[in-house]
Amino acid sequence: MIVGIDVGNTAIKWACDANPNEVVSVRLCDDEGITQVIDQVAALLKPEFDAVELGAVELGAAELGAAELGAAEIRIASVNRAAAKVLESGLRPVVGEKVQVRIISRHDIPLEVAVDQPDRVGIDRLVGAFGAARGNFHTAGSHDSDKDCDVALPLVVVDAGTTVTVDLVDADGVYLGGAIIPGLAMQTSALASGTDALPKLDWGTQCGDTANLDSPGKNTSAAIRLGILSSVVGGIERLIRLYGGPAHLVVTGGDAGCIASALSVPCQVEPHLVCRTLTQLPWAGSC
Ligand SMILES: Nc1ncnc2c1ncn2[C@@H]1O[C@H](COP(=O)(O)OP(=O)(O)O)[C@@H](O)[C@H]1O
Ligand SMILES: CC(C)(COP(=O)(O)O)[C@@H](O)C(=O)NCCC(=O)O
Ligand SMILES: [K+]
Repeated sequence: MIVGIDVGNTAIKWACDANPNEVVSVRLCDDEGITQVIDQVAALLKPEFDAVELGAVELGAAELGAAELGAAEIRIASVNRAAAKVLESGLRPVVGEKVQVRIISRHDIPLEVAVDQPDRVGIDRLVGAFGAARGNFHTAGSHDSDKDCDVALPLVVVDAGTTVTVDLVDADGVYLGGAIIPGLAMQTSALASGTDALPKLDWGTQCGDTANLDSPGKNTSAAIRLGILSSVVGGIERLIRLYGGPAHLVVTGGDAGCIASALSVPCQVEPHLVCRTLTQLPWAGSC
């Protein structure tokens, strides 16, 4: 069994190869979130594993094939060093020596990276680009669901979370780099902390209805929502043009639904692509 863990700056997301579409997302408010993930993953890998309730997700030994538990591997892709350190040191003693715990680096991803400093690129960006380009996650309910989701190249991968990264994979499947935009929550926090009168928005509720981006905000919250969504979505659409109008757009990250509903271009929404790709990496060796 392979467990993929994506450690971001807002949340830890994890999935296992037996159920790559079932993702658990735990906010990184403090070490409590990390402890929660350690307990969940340890429960999954315990030899006497029967079934474990993970929030809304229940994984049963029958589904996971308890026999596979022996040769288990935990793959951690992190852009948050402090959280990854606590997670790794907490996992190792509880999962036993039979389970491999690996910190994934770009050398584990069979993806050509054509940027100035390949070792400096966030591993989430590289894993997401690799997963999107492989296109082996055709999740039903993509934003443009009637569009065949065979992945054409070049493609743009948008990962909307703490930040919103907008990256390009060229026609030959080479990662060319991209852009980094402050995420929805980060922009809201900046407005609230930098002013006396502006409230923080709860993006969980703000994106319920389709994003109305074509009329001026009639109140402060509407003006903030319009401004921030326009800055992110407008930036993404400008970057897509700048990148030469690629053949395909994949949107992932915790805010993918919100961003995808506001985009005026068709896209494939792939929730939590990074942790799911980690479970599917052809192999986790150095290349
Ligand atoms: N359970 C959750 N935990 C954290 N963020 C969530 C959750 N559910 C939805 N979100 C939304 O997803 C965003 C975080 O996205 P995510 O891709 O996890 O970020 P990162 O990879 O930067 O940590 C949050 O800003 C929030 O709007
Ligand atoms: C850009 C990021 C902060 C995105 O992280 P996230 O929003 O997923 O928490 C992360 O990919 C990162 O730390 N990158 C290192 C710098 C770079 O990618 O160039
Ligand atoms: K991310």
